Amino acid sequence: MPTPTPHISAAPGDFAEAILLPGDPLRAKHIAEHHLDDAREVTAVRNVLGYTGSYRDMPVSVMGTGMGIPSASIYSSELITEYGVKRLVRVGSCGAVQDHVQLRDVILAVGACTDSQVNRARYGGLDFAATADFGLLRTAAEAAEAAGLPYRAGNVHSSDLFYDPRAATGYFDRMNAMGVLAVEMEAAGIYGVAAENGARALTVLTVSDHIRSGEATTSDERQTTFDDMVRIALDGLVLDAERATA
Ligand SMILES: O=P(O)(O)O[C@H]1O[C@H](CO)[C@@H](O)[C@H]1O
Ligand SMILES: O=c1cc[nH]c(=O)[nH]1
Repeated sequence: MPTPTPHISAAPGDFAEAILLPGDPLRAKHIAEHHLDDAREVTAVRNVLGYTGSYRDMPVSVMGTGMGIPSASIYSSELITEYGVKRLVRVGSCGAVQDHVQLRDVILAVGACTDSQVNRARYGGLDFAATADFGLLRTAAEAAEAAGLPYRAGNVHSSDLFYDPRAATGYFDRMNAMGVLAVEMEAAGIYGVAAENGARALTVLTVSDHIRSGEATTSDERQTTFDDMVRIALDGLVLDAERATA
């Protein structure tokens, strides 16, 4: 497929090999403006904004994925196969499904369960274990510890439905019983796309609301806590790059 693609208007070379992927394109803009140096817009097809700049001298991009596995899969596939992106870190929001997980907690998604069929489609109808790249996971954890930012690490669930009628029949109770920390809508798809194309991926999440208690953060609170998640993601990518060249 030539570049630009049907969904990305950037020229070849416009993206760095490392990228942050929030669902919300305006979060991509916020990250570009507040966390990156010399960020420039490289794509805006459908208002799904993408930027490239640098962080601590490491070239890095940031782009929205939209909501849900189908949308995130289109962008992550094209970024890897057509723009040479090799390291993808989703930075998203999620709903907690464990009582001990609290609003504003940061979660490193070691693995991502899902009700989506996309990874079975890739894996001959069998159950593919959608997992984070261990190197990215480890350096994100180390970056959080170095910055004194607490985090949790474990399974999340990537759901096809946000408004889910299965809530009434134990959908979230089952996640709770199986130790799943939180629910979101993209990680399992991005992990599958990365595996399929030989790239490396991680998902870092901030708890924006609590499925069991009904609590939710305010938009101001989300902004502050999301900045902690972004710092963990960016510092982890820098540490990972340093390891690769050591
Ligand atoms: O905050 P983002 O990254 O969009 O992530 C979460 O928020 C959206 C639902 O409100 C879904 O995309 C879900 O995964
Ligand atoms: O997908 C999501 C994201 C945040 N909160 C939820 O309940 N679900």
